[in-house]
Amino acid sequence: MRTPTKSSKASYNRQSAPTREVASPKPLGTLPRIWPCYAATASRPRSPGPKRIFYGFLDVAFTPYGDHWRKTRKIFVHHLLGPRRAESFSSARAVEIRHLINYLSAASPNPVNLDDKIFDLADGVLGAVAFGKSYRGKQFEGQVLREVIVEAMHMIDSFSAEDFFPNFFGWTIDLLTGHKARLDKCFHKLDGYLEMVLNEHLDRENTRKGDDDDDLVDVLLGLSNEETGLPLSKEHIKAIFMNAFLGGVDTSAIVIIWAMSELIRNPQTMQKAQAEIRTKLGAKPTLEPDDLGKLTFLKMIVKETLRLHPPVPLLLPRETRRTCQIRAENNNIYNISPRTRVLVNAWAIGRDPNKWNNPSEFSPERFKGNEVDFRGQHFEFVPFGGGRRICPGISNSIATIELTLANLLYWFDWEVAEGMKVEEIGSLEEEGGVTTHKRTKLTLVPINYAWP
Ligand code: HEM
Repeated sequence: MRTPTKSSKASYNRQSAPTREVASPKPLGTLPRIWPCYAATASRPRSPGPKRIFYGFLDVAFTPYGDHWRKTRKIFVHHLLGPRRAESFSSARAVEIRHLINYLSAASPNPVNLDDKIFDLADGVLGAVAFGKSYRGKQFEGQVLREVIVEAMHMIDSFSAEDFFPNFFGWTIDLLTGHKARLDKCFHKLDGYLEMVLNEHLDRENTRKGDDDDDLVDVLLGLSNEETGLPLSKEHIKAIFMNAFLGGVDTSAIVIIWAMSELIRNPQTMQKAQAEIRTKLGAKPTLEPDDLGKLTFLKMIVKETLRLHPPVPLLLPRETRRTCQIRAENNNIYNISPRTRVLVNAWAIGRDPNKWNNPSEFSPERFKGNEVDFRGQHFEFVPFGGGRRICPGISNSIATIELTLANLLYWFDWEVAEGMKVEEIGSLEEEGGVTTHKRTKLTLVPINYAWP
């Protein structure tokens, strides 16, 4: 097995590209496959309609328009992901995992839809810390949380004529194609939820106990424009909620679901993971975060899942500030013009046959004795991105993913429901846009584990 090393990282490094004649840039469409990056020149103007809230998610917080993203990143890192919140996240995680385990234990040995339950768990953890209340996916009447998130991600990523023709012409096309109606529906659903969270906080503003009681919403409401350097309107605040909600719930849930899908397809790997957890931890009433340090194989499973199924496959879009160069697979170097939108294909990077042996195979053992990890230092494995915009939620999400998986494998054995096939349940078909979900539902049977 080939082990990616630091030297392989150098081959992605622009600085280390061999000095050679620079190929003249070709128009997009006639380019050979530029790997691992590809560039698109289309730049989306902001549209005024309901899509604004989605642009709130993308533009206000993430993309380098002005320097808003830097400021909102700071708010995020300081007020939601800083050390002050670590304790709150840890106790919210414990509560939500206990709730899930109790539910599964009562449901055993009947089939359960694990997808929805995992989304509810991730929502419960984030909601408790950021929004002051754990809704566990019940905030959208008549629709499950997972469906709302998948639809929102689809809308963010879908083609809208109004984006390119921000006038009556674009608006009419979107009306005729049905895109506008779909967008409006999705927008009102999410906006209604964010508005409700905001209003609940405004209502209890006078009864709040003080700083220790504050969640992210309280903090944002209390920040003045001078402190943030941002004109923090209600809309901005909702856009930041949206970041927390979509960035924090969807991604962690996706990884847990893909990991369980891969394990159900690879029963020997699942048994090996269960044996590790049960042998190393022995019989105990609850699993503690400190226990995770002992679970080396579980950590390899999480890495392998992130390699094959990075939840944000194209990371977040970047825009070039000046002309820069990208080296393609064939060693040609291409000039990329300033103000070009560049997408980094983390999905393809994780499956590059030049860096990974049998790249499509789920083989957690490949990480044994291998220093490659996802914290932005190894460019052959970038599920959380890298550089200045690397995901600030890495430690938080890894803690949720590892502890949830450890519990699922410790307390239960897992089977496919009668009449169903492993290939259907564990199907690796993907769907989605900014984030990639598993297309088929993961319906499994939990069997309470009886200690000998
Ligand atoms: C497995 C879970 C997660 C994955 C795979 C993931 C992945 C990513 C990726 C790929 C980016 C873009 C980085 C880039 O383009 O270089 C990103 C950005 C971001 N993520 Fe995560 N993320 C996860 C969990 C979380 C959580 C739990 C939170 C917060 C609660 C979070 C908050 C953010 C924020 C605020 C940004 C924007 C950073 C910026 O633009 O400066 N993420 N994430």
